[in-house]
Amino acid sequence: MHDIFAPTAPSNPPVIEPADADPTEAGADAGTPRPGLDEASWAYAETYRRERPEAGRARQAAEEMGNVPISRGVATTLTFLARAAHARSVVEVGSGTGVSGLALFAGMVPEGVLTSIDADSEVQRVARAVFREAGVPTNRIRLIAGDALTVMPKLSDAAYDLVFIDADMLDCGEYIEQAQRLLRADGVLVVNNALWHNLVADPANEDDETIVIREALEAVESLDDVWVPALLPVGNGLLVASRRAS
Ligand SMILES: C[S@@+](CC[C@H](N)C(=O)[O-])C[C@H]1O[C@@H](n2cnc3c(N)ncnc32)[C@H](O)[C@@H]1O
Repeated sequence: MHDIFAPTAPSNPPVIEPADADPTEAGADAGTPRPGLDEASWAYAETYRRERPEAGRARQAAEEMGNVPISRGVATTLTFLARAAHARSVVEVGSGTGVSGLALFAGMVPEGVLTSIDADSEVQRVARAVFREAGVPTNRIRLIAGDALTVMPKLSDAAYDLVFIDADMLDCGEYIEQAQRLLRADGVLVVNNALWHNLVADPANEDDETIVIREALEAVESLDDVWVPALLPVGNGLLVASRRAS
């Protein structure tokens, strides 16, 4: 059956003026707001929701250990997505000190279980303490210390409602392939750092991470029968995608 929602190449793609274009220039509609947000709006959105004190302590520990946690805007978005997906089973790649884990627990159903993988058992020890301090029961926490590409293939097919990826971006293509297998129909993929310090959108940049992320974004966008994706300018860029039924 023809899928009327499947994206088709627009014959006349909309022309969007760059954010720094002068709206008073000839051709621009007088009185039409500029597309795009400025720094102040972006910062306002990032800090829109207050964080719990445990998250602040997890951030402090991350800083002391040289670990980079998700931004506040990403935390808010993760909680929202876990809530909207009624997430009961979640896989996280990159536990860190638990900032993202707290955000996921805040949105998951009360009995939901987080399986969180990190190659660094020291940061996971901090994450475990952070979750305990936040009152998360131990039977909701499954922390696995190890390399993600060794651990993920051992997890069950189509058993998870949400997969969050926040680890080595050079492997993000492989993580996304694993997520495709792990997610149930209508499950949600979330990839942090998807705009990688503004470098993904810079056509002149050809760093290894940038190229790998661009290829991963293109692969997800092109798999119409698998993903319904969106690229959100939150934090350092957040790729979100809903998994279609196979
Ligand atoms: C950006 S930090 C995660 C921060 C965490 N999500 C948070 O918000 O608190 C990335 C983490 O990925 C872990 N990592 C990097 N490469 C990995 C791999 N191949 N397998 C598992 N973990 C990995 C690092 O040890 C690090 O703790």
